[in-house]
Amino acid sequence: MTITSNGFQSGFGNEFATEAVADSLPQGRNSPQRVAHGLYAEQLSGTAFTAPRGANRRSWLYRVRPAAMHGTFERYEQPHLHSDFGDGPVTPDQLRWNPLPLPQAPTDFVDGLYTMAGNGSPAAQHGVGIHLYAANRDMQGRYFYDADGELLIVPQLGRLHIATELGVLAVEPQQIAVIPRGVRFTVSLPDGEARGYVCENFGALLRLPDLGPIGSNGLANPRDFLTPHAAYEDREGQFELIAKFQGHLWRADIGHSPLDVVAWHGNYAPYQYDLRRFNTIGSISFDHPDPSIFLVLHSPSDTPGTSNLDFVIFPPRWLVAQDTFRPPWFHRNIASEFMGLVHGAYDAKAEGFAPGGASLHNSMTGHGPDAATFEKASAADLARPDVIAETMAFMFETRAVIRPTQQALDAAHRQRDYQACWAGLQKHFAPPRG
Ligand SMILES: O=C(O)Cc1cc(O)ccc1O
Ligand SMILES: [Fe+2]
Repeated sequence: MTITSNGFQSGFGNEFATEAVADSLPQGRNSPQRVAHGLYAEQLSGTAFTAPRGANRRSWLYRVRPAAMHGTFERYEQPHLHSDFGDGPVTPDQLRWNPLPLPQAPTDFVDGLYTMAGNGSPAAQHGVGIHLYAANRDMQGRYFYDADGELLIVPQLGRLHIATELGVLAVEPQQIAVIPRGVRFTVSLPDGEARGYVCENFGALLRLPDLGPIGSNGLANPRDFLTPHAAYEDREGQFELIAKFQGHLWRADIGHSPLDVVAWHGNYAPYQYDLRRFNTIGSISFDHPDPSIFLVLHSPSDTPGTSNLDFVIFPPRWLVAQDTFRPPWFHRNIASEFMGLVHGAYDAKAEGFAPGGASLHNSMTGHGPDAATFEKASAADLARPDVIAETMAFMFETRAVIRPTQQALDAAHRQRDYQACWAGLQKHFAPPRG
């Protein structure tokens, strides 16, 4: 049984107000002596109480039972999901992986999470955990929350139905979902199987970037972010509550569904966004721009202009730049780059980077177009525009080095010959004689 959607409210970080039963929301106060219909009032804070108003996020939930009601937590062993990124040596090699194989045994979203890499820590409240998921079963009688970070979910295969305390999200590949830290949810798979990427953000909450000289519109427009209306289930039974807390999973018995929020108001809530709505901006003169022009959401760090996490996409677009090598250039960056491919092909890699695959280029590691892409783009007819169609790649870019996990390094699906994609680059240097 799943809760069905009550539709969406539009806008990014708005003060929303929604009730699934009429007259449930208190008027003029948050915590009346007795809440309507016998509900409990509960505040959920996503930022410090005293965070500046522009960054302050919290919601008030009116629910059948408070979140405090559950059994004692005990450790839950899910060996592939963790936040242990080590502090030993980390290879500066370019790394790439084939898609995470779909499971053979019945596996739900929580059990299907597989940690690829990360940096920082939940304890330090900065950095990210980067995971893939591959699942073939609905979460059954089981609810999950992540106290360590907000979850940016990027489906690559199959739809996700995500019933949360604050309402229902429904996403398909080329859409994303963001579940705030602490919000309880359960995932079912309308297509029977699903695979995708998850960035677990331990740092400041994701927000829309400033647009600077771009102006007041463009990139991801606020009205395209959708937050659900309240939807609840009043359900009793023997259920399980799974928590990710300080890098480990815990489980507790719970005798009712925690998705029992009948009404809520506030600005701390899950949302979804269709990446095909992104207003892509690029060069109409010369040169390939820095990828920051493709920024969808970012989590700032303590240093202005330097992100804890940038979520960047490479959507369909026209390439018209003149006297220009049009694909991404060869480069080394101070930032570290974990990439995934949701759909189609990526313009810097002619082959080998498959939908569902991943690559990691860490700080100052040289990378860029593979040999086949370089040859093709160097000979392209620039009198014609090129169209990059049917594609959706993305990047989780962080200021700190992204440390691959041992399981990712040892994985059978890692491409141990990835560096060969640059081996065919010819020496063309021919200085003038004389
Ligand atoms: O490495 C990559 O493919 C990502 C990337 C794309 C781009 O257009 C410019 C810089 C960059 O790091
Ligand atoms: Fe790059």
